[in-house]
Amino acid sequence: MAYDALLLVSFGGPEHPDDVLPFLANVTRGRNVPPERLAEVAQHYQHFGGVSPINQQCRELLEALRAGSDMPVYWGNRNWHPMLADTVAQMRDDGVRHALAFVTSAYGGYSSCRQYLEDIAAARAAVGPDAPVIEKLRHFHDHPGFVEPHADAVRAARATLPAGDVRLVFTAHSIPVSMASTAGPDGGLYEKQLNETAALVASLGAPDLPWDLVWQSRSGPPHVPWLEPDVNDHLRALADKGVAGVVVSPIGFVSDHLEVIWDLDNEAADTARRLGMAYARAGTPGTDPRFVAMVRDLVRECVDAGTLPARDTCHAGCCMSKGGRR
Ligand SMILES: CC1=C(CCC(=O)O)c2cc3nc(cc4[nH]c(cc5[nH]c(cc1n2)c(C)c5CCC(=O)O)c(CCC(=O)O)c4C)C(CCC(=O)O)=C3C
Ligand SMILES: [Fe+2]
Repeated sequence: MAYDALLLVSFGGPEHPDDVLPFLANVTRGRNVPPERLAEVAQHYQHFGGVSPINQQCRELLEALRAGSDMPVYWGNRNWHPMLADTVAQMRDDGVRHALAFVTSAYGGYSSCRQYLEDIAAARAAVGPDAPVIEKLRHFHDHPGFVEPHADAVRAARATLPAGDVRLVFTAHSIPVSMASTAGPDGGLYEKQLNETAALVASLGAPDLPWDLVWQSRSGPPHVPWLEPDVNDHLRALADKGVAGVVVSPIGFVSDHLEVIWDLDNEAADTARRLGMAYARAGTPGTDPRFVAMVRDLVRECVDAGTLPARDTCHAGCCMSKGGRR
């Protein structure tokens, strides 16, 4: 069956102060997130007037994808409107039979891959037997269309720092250690892919700088272990070693959404300021033409073959552990 549509799938975010709590309820339903953490994160959103930038970033990506596409391009989110189930219903009404899905997350793992697959399956189930078939495009962590914009952003951020002992610090969303250990068919895939991306971005963007991969935006109850070190602790350790400046590159993400602008531009920047360290945050791909062209390439590869390349199909049992429940 030929592919007849592209579906952009993202996390979703609130766009009004009244959206914040229901959005957070959707994100954390069935997950083990303490109420104190939720109240804190609600404040992060309210700090920006209850508006996450992520939906607008998706609209811009959607526009860019539509501009060069000969198939219809739809957009649905996991946690906030436009909700996936509504979009999949619209696709069915429009006669779509077999769509490809581009998910705004580059890596393997439960939160970054499997949960999107589950949400697509749930949306299809809600729509019923005539819902289109939807196949998710591959992880793109090592694709030049993702790596090169990150590398250019590292170069640009570094150029704003005074000369001196500078260090490159890559960040990604922390996840429970138990989730990390079951990522991919053999475990550890999330960290493995992030290390690959970090090495690629560093080699293109700042080959002379030492780099580290650390974690941000930890959630969950304090007694459950998550990937460490946290970026703020890492900055303190670097300052102790006499490092004068840092370039922080959030390779875990595709756009400057709320966890980037709050946890990095606000919290980590503040930590660096208090440590007397120069700080520059590198941008994310967003709607960089190379990133948009990458999505087109991934789609074309499947359209030409009439199928998803076999190596790109997720193993039925991989990334199943949701972690964080002990
Ligand atoms: C791996 C990963 C990515 C990267 C892959 C991807 O991009 O999908 C990601 C992205 C994002 N996470 C986001 C927001 C949130 N994540 C939360 C909670 C959690 N994230 C987790 C993991 C990840 N999250 C986990 C293991 C939890 C604990 C609960 C659970 O086990 O599921 C919570 C609840 C409050 C809190 O506890 O922080 C919020 C509000 C937004 C939107 C930002 C905006 O609005 O602009 C984005 C893009
Ligand atoms: Fe998250």
